[in-house]
Amino acid sequence: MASTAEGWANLPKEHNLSKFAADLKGILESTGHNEMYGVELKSPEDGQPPAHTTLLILQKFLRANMDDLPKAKEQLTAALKWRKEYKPLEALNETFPSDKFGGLGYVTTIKGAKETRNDKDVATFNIYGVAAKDPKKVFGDTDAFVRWRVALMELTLQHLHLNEADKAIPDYGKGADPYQAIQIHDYLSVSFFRQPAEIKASSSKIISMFSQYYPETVSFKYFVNVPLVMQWMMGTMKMLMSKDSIQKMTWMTYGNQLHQYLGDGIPKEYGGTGPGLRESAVTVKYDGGKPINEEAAAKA
Ligand code: HEM
Repeated sequence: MASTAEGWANLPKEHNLSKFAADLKGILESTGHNEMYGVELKSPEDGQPPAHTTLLILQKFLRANMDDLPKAKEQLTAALKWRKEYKPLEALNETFPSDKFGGLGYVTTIKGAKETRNDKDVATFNIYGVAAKDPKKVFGDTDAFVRWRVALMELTLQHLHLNEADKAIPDYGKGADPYQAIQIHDYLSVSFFRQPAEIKASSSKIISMFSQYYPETVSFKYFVNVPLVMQWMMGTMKMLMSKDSIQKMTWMTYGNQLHQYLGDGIPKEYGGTGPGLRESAVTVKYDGGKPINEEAAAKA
């Protein structure tokens, strides 16, 4: 299915995306919430074509459910209810403690990613290796970690400019859906043989929440600095993930292998020639305290 404004201009009425848009009114009324990733969902006026920005969001829910309309509607309803209650956008204005989450995540833009075939991509780096020394501190309070992770995700989505999708097809863009981000997990300095309980709890919570509430928002996922002795974890993680998601995952033993996938503009520690994340990327708001592992954060 084309995801361009042009491609959607003549969307047939019997297409599932048109039907989804036509049913949106009821969904918005029943949930009492009409915002998704900062985009105002609008049900089409009589006879008018649905807004491109709305279709873009609906398409994500349809795709995640393999074009099964009733399931897509159910998922959208649940996601809207969650947003109404959890208020994820507000997390962007909250201040997070540096000594717990400082240096743990960044959002940036990269050029030349091989797999997306886009000119530009938004990329989120999760430097989870930073937390390996003291996983209890970072992951011990699952709710606090989830709030921080949601803030980073909302920041990522803001950088995709979903709201402006109707104005022009941006230069992010030849792939099937340019409105997705790349995700990188950096596990530098991780060396344990068993997965601590708090990491397990937080990671499975995020995996399940994000597949429910943020469908089709991430394109490719890269796991770097995964020591050989830790690669067994991929097996346990795969059990929590969809087949489609697994197909878009790549993992590697060394950080400097990443430039083979994401181009030379990425930081040196990933094999590129670009500036470090601390200088070039953005992140959520912190209280200015000492980061959890200053040494590791400084390398980023
Ligand atoms: C210190 C060790 C680790 C920590 C703290 C950690 C943390 C996390 C967290 C919090 C998530 C939730 C998803 C997210 O935040 O985006 C996650 C997901 C995941 N992790 Fe790890 N992890 C660790 C080690 C590993 C290792 C060694 C592997 C194996 C390569 C691995 C593979 C994965 C996979 C495949 C996912 C699912 C990603 C997704 O669906 O988005 N993790 N991890």
